[in-house]
Amino acid sequence: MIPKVLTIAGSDSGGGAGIQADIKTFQELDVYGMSAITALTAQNTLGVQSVYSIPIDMILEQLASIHEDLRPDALKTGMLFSSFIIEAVSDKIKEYGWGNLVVDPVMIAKGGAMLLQEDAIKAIREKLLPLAKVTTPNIPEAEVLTEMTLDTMERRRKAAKILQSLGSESVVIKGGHGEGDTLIDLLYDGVSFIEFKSDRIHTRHTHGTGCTFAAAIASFLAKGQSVDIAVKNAKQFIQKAIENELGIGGGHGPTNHWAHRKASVSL
Ligand SMILES: Nc1ncnc2c1ncn2[C@@H]1O[C@H](COP(=O)(O)OP(=O)(O)OP(=O)(O)O)[C@@H](O)[C@H]1O
Ligand SMILES: Cc1ncc(CO)c(N)n1
Repeated sequence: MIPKVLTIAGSDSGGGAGIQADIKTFQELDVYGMSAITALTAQNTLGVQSVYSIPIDMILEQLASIHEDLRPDALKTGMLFSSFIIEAVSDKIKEYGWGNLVVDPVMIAKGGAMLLQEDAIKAIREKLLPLAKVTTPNIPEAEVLTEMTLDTMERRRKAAKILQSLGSESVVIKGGHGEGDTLIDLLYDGVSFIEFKSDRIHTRHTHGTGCTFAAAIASFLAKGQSVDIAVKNAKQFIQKAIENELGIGGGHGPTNHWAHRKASVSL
């Protein structure tokens, strides 16, 4: 049977990030995509124009509808907006016994708009991370979660250990916001570190890279891959998607979700 994957995230009207990026990724990776929408954003490649949080009862009804009929083989969380939503969603993930959870702790959009209220950091640490199979912060998010400055690989390794000790089985600190021409995504599984390196692509079209990367990891986990292989394949998928940018919009444009079809490697 086809693996089923759920995204619990915000909608991006511009189609490059959030629910839209996740569903496109699921489709491209041959898994069945489902969604529970937590917030609506009026957004394009230039920025986020407004945010509207979905009433909590409606978020819970979406999760209940999925639970009653369609058990996910993996799921990911993206924009959860408030501590109230994080707590309610975490309780349901636990109650429903959903495994293979990828937590993308979305905080700020590329243009600087807040996608998470400041008092919600504690809820991510205490309620969501303990349920995660993989947590995928970018460098600024890992800095907020650990209250550390992460300007060296040594510090990032320390931060990954701290996040793992909060309960996430594995942690990937993504290197998109780092320096230099080689970009390193750092995976820690509680035992050892793996560095996934790639050439940094010099482009402004990186809107939704984090969402796409986490959605790809969830898709590969749903297919039964181990975390290290799922991260390796997700990294390859996002690299192709950035390399083959679409040139859409006047700001931070979206990535190309179907670029992997041109790749010689099969995922
Ligand atoms: N310029 C780039 N060239 C190559 N890979 C990149 C580039 N920028 C990001 N990536 C890759 O994309 C993935 C997401 O990384 P990033 O650190 O940008 O996440 P993010 O900030 O959460 O993204 P977003 O907020 O746009 O969704 C990682 O696997 C990272 O290595
Ligand atoms: C809805 C949404 N989720 C996540 C991000 C982060 O890329 C975004 N810009 N918008």
